[in-house]
Amino acid sequence: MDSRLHADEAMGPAQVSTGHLPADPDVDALVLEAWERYRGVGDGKVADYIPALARVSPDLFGICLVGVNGVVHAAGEVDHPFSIQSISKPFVFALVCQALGGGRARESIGVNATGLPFNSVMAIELNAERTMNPMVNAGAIATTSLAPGANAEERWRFIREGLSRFAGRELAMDTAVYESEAATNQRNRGMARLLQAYGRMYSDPDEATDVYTRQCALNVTARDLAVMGATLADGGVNPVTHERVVDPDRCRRVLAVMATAGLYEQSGDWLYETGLPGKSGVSGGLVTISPGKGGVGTFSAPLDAAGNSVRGQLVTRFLSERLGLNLFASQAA
Ligand SMILES: NC(=O)CC[C@H](N)C(=O)O
Repeated sequence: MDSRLHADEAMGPAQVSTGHLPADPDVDALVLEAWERYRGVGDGKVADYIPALARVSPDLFGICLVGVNGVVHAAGEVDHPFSIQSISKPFVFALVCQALGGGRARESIGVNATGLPFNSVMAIELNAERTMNPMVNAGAIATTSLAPGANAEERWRFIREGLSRFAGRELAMDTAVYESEAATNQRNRGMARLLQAYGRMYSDPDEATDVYTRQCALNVTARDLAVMGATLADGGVNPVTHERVVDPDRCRRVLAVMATAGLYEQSGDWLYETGLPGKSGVSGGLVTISPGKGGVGTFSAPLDAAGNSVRGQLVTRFLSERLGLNLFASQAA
């Protein structure tokens, strides 16, 4: 983790907010201040284990905040497309919970943190329940295997259309990223087979891994992530299209698993710093949800050792602090 995340850096007055976000011009100015403050940070490394990801510029940096009122605040490259990667996980989990019921999803996948890296095989071997959480690869591939549909194409359509409803626009797959990951995802395929051996895979493991690889290659922007996050913040209604995507109860459950494991083995540090559920992806995206208030989407490709965007974490912590978003802050303070 970047040491700055632990530093006692002066960020201006921390606030405790009791209602909605402050007035719009203030938030616009704050988002711009956040972008300027962290654009020069050069720490972190662009992911290269999926070869196509290594080609992304480390300089691209976008921040977008969307309130549950649908108002957009943006700074930097918020319309630059990148593959969603692991940020698909909470949204697919939400869709699967909606389709199957949260109880069945919890029994079939689990909701405890593994405390181990996102692609850990040991997390499967060490735990009697095998999959523990939909925010890491094993649980996420199992989640994808539960998507309704008679075959892989139907399951893929369910996921692509569902994620598109969260974003409020039709999302398309980046074929180069898909092909690059499909050619190098032996580890994920191995984990899916291992889960099958333990009875924790719910459709053909190779097909489920392929649909999961496609879902990870869907292109989004920081703006899309903010809208998707705001939909979870808004109890499942997309605040831009006003379409209900999932029920409020699903949102609560999804936000709980994001809080336990959204930033993998560093989820405790993240929650300690921001007090908010978030989800990162190896392409450099990060989505954070302030329930009842809005969603923050950031994009900056350089990652820390756990695979979380360095600038994304810094800037989101700053916004959480300055907007008084921490869920654990006493409203009476
Ligand atoms: N952390 C991530 O974003 C990982 C997603 C990537 N598609 C993988 O399965 O390895």
